[in-house]
Amino acid sequence: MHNDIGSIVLTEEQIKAACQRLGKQLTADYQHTVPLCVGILKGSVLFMTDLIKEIDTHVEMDFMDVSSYHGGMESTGEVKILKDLGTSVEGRDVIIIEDILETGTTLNSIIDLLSYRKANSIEIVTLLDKPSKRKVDIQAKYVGEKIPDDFVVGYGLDYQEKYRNLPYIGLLKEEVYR
Ligand SMILES: O=P(O)(O)OC[C@H]1O[C@H](OP(=O)(O)OP(=O)(O)O)[C@H](O)[C@@H]1O
Ligand code: HPA
Repeated sequence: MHNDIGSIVLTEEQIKAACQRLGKQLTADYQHTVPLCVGILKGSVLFMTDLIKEIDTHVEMDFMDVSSYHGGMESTGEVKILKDLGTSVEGRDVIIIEDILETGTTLNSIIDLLSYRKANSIEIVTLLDKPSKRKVDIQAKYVGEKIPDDFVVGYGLDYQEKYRNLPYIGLLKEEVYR
């Protein structure tokens, strides 16, 4: 598996430092409320478990699974809910946790839905942000790292469902795509 990686984009140490920094910010910003952390499956699972351990105040957690990509590496712009929340968001302060923000299509649809369900506030935490790919005007308040427009894998992010269990984030060698 590691042999398929051509270069590393974020090391384990850099990911840990990003989780600590974001955890501190969230701890300070959510002192007076118990936010509902919503992890977007499946990519955010590794980031969410590390991030919430760095938040030093009460939080609750739930998950949603939506699909925006159908095969390949490009977004089709369609979003389908595969698994919904088990918790009501009405009146709640929601923190959406994502592994990567690209076109913004996925988060835009989720935010629309949670707003319709009367969440009190909705903020986004994303480990990675690819601003150059944005199609929808959406910004994350909490960003781990801005990266260029390259397809990355690892630490939750997959290529054809593989590489999610890499402890770091990297670029695949060209030959892996062939
Ligand atoms: O900003 P966007 O262009 O919408 O792209 C970002 C979304 O794409 C990926 O999810 P994916 O649908 O690949 O599911 P996965 O997390 O299960 O791999 C990623 O985890 C984000 O949810
Ligand atoms: O760069 C990426 N890698 C893996 N999955 C993704 N989903 C959106 N962008 C990416």
